[in-house]
Amino acid sequence: MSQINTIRHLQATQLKDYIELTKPKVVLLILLTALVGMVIPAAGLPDLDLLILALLGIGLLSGSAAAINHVVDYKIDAQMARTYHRPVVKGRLTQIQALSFALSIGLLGFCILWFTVNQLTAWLTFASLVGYAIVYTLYLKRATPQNIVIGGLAGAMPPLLGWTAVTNTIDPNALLLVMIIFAWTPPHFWALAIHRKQDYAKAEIPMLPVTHGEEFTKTMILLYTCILSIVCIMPWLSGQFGLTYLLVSAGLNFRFIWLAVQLKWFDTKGLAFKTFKYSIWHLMFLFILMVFDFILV
Ligand code: HEM
Ligand SMILES: CC(C)=CCC/C(C)=C/CC/C(C)=C/COP(=O)(O)OP(=O)(O)O
Repeated sequence: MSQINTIRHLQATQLKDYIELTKPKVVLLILLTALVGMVIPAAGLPDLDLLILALLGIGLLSGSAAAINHVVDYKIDAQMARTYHRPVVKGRLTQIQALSFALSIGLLGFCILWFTVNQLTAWLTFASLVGYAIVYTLYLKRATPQNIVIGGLAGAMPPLLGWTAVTNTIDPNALLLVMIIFAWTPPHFWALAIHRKQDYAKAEIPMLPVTHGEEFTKTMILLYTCILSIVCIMPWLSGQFGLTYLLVSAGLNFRFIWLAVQLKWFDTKGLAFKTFKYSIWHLMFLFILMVFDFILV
């Protein structure tokens, strides 16, 4: 009996480790932005089968990209306090296990999109996987402090992926939503990078606070929060969303800018981490707001 319990316990921990490989909270937010990208062109809930299959495909390929990142980065992860306990670093999963898992769910996700959604969405999602798991993780992350600005494009794609899943075309309105996440990524990440500067310095990863110092990074955070605010106005100018969106998104952006101003000129202990946490709520509320505004208009 106790042996059965031990086996069950081992299986449960392995399952937990496989789930951890997929960076589930990040993927959930990615799926929310993809869902919004589906709801807008469908002018409501799209066909439920299509919705489930598209989200499943995009989720599996995103999880696969995250798992590849765990394998490629395990030596870097081992050196950082935030990541040293990850399953591949600790050997709870071997590199082969993690890579096989990544390839299996990636292939499954691609097939789901290819056969049940459309080929455009399958290719674009695959390109996002390559952008994050290969271009960013394998190359940019180690090469330049602009790593997350360029690499951020992959993580910004999901609203477009949702949109193409419904329409099978690349629409300029969808590209505006991509631009929002693209402008959001630098302040999202650099706030965390300031908080974890020692980690990145120790692992010799050229993140902006390490290469150019905290002050310059704070200036860049402020600059990008301002750019983000301007980009957020564009879907209102194009007529995609109404006044509710404009006013509430301005409030969300104002708070982001205010945190960036405080970080730059009135920094206090823990403020960088607070700004990072806020970035996540900001993006979540912003995309939920888009749906509310759409229902209201
Ligand atoms: C190149 C682009 C990006 C970089 C470099 C980046 C970096 C990071 C890092 C280092 C973390 C910390 C994870 C941890 O606490 O262990 C994080 C957390 C998070 N990121 Fe990003 N991120 C990017 C894009 C995105 C995108 C596109 C989304 C969603 C649309 C996103 C959503 C999140 C969420 C929800 C968390 C919190 C995860 C948790 O608490 O477990 N990120 N990000
Ligand atoms: C198909 C598709 C849309 C793919 C892209 C999806 C994806 C998983 C984006 C994640 C962005 C992210 C968490 C980057 C951090 O990587 P990091 O290596 O800098 O962070 P770490 O140190 O926490 O591993």
